[in-house]
Amino acid sequence: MTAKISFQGVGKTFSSRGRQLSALEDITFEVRRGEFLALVGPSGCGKSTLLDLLAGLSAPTTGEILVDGAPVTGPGLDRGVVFQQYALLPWRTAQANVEFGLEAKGVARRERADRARHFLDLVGLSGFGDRYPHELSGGMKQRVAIARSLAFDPDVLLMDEPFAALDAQTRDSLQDELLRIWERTNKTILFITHGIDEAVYLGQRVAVMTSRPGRIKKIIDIPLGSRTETEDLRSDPTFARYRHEIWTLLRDEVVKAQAQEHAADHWGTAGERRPRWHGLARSRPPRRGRRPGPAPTSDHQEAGVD
Ligand SMILES: Nc1ncnc2c1ncn2[C@@H]1O[C@H](COP(=O)(O)OP(=O)(O)OP(=O)(O)O)[C@@H](O)[C@H]1O
Repeated sequence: MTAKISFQGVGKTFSSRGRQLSALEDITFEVRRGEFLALVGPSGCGKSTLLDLLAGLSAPTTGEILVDGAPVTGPGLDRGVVFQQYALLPWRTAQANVEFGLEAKGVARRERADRARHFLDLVGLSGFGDRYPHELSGGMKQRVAIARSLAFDPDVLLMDEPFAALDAQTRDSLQDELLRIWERTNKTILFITHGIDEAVYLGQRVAVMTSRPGRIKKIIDIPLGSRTETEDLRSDPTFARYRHEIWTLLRDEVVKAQAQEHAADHWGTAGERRPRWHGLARSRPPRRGRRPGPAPTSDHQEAGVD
């Protein structure tokens, strides 16, 4: 497989409250054409920043990002983004939400409708096209958001914790759905997650980031074969071995991220945003699907990451 995406010495520095904050440093790695790459790292290490740069929503301070050998200079239809929050238009039905981007692209009405139906079908929502967002569950809304991104037919799908707000069962079924879509469409997918289990289950490779400034610590091959054809893969000892390897790589980084948080607390430099659940835990519960807990047990899929 050849490189679809190439990060070459990418760095990003923010100015915040008169201080310079280095969010990413010397990010150099490739995503292969048609690959599903999962990216994990401690909270605040720059995962979303990296995805924003690739989406063309902001520009790197140093280095460059290439897609198909051409530098990214802004957003493009070749890259579809799915965020944790579905961002559907509440006054439009599911079908009209999927059609929305196609309208802007100038696709004729009939083709728009056909394409929207096709992609709603692909994400398991046939028959729900006339529902408004408030009539849909969280999982269904996220399916609509995925259908909307797919309808553009981007080569690359960038996903920033798209299932983090969903309950465990819905998340599992959407993971399988996404894998089936990926197998069928051969898109290149970069998937950010806090869940080690999710990363191992979805990724052909898993990239592990360091604490801030984020760098790529290691990229691990996960040669587990087709997930959708293997029953109960998560119980497989090989699966557990990869999960443990990643957890071990992350453990030190999470400790460093916590130390950064405490330093920020102590010196009052909270302008550097805090690691999420640690910071929020004091004022409100962590977001659903995230929980602390560093023990490497069978249900520690989110341990060590955020
Ligand atoms: N626009 C901005 N201005 C200043 N600092 C920023 C900005 N965006 C991000 N940062 C800082 O850059 C660092 C990386 O943030 P980013 O959101 O990319 O991390 P993350 O790994 O995605 O975090 P999380 O896992 O909590 O979502 C953080 O310290 C954050 O506070």
